[in-house]
Amino acid sequence: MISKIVTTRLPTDYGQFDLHLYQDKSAKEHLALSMGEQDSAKIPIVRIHSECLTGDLFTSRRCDCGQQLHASLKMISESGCGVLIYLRQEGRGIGLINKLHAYNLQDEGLDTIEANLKLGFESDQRDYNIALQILLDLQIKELKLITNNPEKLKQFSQSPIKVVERIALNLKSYNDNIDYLKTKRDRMGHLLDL
Ligand SMILES: Nc1nc2c(ncn2[C@@H]2O[C@H](COP(=O)(O)OP(=O)(O)OP(=O)(O)O)[C@@H](O)[C@H]2O)c(=O)[nH]1
Ligand SMILES: [Zn+2]
Repeated sequence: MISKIVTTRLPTDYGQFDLHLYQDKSAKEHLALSMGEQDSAKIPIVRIHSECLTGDLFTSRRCDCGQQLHASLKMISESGCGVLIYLRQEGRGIGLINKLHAYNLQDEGLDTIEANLKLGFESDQRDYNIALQILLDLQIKELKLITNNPEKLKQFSQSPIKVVERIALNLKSYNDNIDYLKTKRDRMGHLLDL
């Protein structure tokens, strides 16, 4: 279960959002930035973004998270109707400390999945149920989802919320993240054109 704690106005470089803060049952804080009337005829664009401190804040080139975050906010703002859900599931749910240990293992030659397994975790420990609950709380029943991740689409197929369209995110790759992106495509089934 999640609880909505507070909603406030948030002007940003991408326009004005309503910022909603939710807490899950372990008091972890998750956020939703929404724009536009959710009861209008327009189908909202939704991004479910998982926290990546290194990518979202420090422009890390080990991954594509920061680029995805900004591209998604831009798309939502251009459409005028949508939500970015920011799930505090750093490092695919293993937390920041473990993600940084995983980076060191990757520098020794392991890929992102092997590094997670070596540390005793699953390849992806995220729970998208929280995002589904937030969308229901925001009265969203139909949406266009920004993702390349088939697992996210699968979660919706078992929920009352309908994904009417997938919006692909194909961003610039770098020498530093090309192997990471190839692992996502080849081992995690991500729908990526590289
Ligand atoms: N454990 C681990 N987590 C990582 C690594 N690189 C990025 N992450 C985390 O992965 C999450 C982002 O997931 P991705 O698999 O990149 O993308 P996605 O959200 O599943 O899929 P898209 O919707 O297509 O972006 C964030 O929580 C990052 O912190 C890594 O090497 N190891
Ligand atoms: Zn990242």
